[in-house]
Amino acid sequence: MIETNVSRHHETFLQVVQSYYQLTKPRIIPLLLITTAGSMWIAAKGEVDPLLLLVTLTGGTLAAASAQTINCVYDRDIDYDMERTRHRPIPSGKVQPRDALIFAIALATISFTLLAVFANLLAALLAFSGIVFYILVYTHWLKRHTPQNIVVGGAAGAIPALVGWAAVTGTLSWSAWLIFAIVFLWTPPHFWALALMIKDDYAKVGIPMLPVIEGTTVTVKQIWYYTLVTVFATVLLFYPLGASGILYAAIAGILGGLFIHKSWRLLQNPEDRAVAKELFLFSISYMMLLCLGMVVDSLPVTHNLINAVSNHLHFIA
Ligand code: HEM
Ligand SMILES: CC(C)=CCC/C(C)=C/CC/C(C)=C/COP(=O)(O)OP(=O)(O)O
Repeated sequence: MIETNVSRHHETFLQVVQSYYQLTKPRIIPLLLITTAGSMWIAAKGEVDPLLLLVTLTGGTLAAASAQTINCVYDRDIDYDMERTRHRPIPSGKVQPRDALIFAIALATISFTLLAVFANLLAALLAFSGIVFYILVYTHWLKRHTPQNIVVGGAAGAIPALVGWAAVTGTLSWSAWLIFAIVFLWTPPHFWALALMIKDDYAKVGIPMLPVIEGTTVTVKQIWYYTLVTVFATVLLFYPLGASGILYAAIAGILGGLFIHKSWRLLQNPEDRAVAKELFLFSISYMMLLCLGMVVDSLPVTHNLINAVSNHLHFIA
């Protein structure tokens, strides 16, 4: 009897933990961390202090989790009405909005303290401003009012790249802002490809996402332009900034070619949801591999290898 009670209690506790975990929209966070890592490795010229890496990624995770949790509180009305989001912890009644808010404030406080004490104040302030921007500017001000919502809102998702750079150098540079710009410009193709697939859901709850307001043709054109500008921006990190080397340039070139190809296919087949889905899924791999490319390119071992190969080629020539 006692055993049954204990196991039931245990199960409930696990369910509570799981609900709070889900409030943080955890599936998005790893990619935010990969952009932070890409930025850190370039800033540190390939030699990142492991402790600083741990602190920055933990602080970034907690900040993003806090932002997403407050977003879940704010958007609980529309989340209840949309198929995709109905099962989130607040609309399904598993977590009370007040408790979620307390949880989010705790996450933000720990994030700020961790970054301020073990990284630096700039990194802490940037992460905090990411939360404020995502909630006030995106969730409150833009999301329900303009089809340009995610263009401006994308700046919040690009802030982790600045956090990474600031954590390493204590300041921001052109390269930091360029990585910020790459994530910022990538966000519209990433999100609008998905929005094309689920526009009926957004229309139902009156969220003015671009495909709902302007239609499919305008959206695929916009996706196309943003894709071209994103790929162009990725090249600038190699030339003229010189923050990344030839390996990164090759990776950015190949990934960029694929991104442009998939975006072109959508431009030719605006109504084909399977093509939109393919672009959405690819956008995630694209950003992941691009940032991993930044990391690998920056490593001293890569430089040594490339130098050895180029010396060898000179020798043969
Ligand atoms: C305003 C900007 C953005 C909007 C509106 C947006 C929106 C979305 C939405 C609605 C989903 C589907 C999630 C679901 O099915 O529950 C999604 C998926 C995803 N987003 Fe974004 N996103 C944005 C920016 C970003 C950024 C900056 C990143 C990371 C760098 C990111 C990474 C991801 C990932 C990794 C997924 C896939 C999650 C999964 O596997 O289910 N997103 N995004
Ligand atoms: C440094 C720091 C704290 C940065 C925060 C960045 C952050 C939380 C970016 C997330 C962007 C994102 C996935 C938005 C989802 O939009 P949505 O809320 O409209 O999606 P939904 O329709 O699934 O609710």
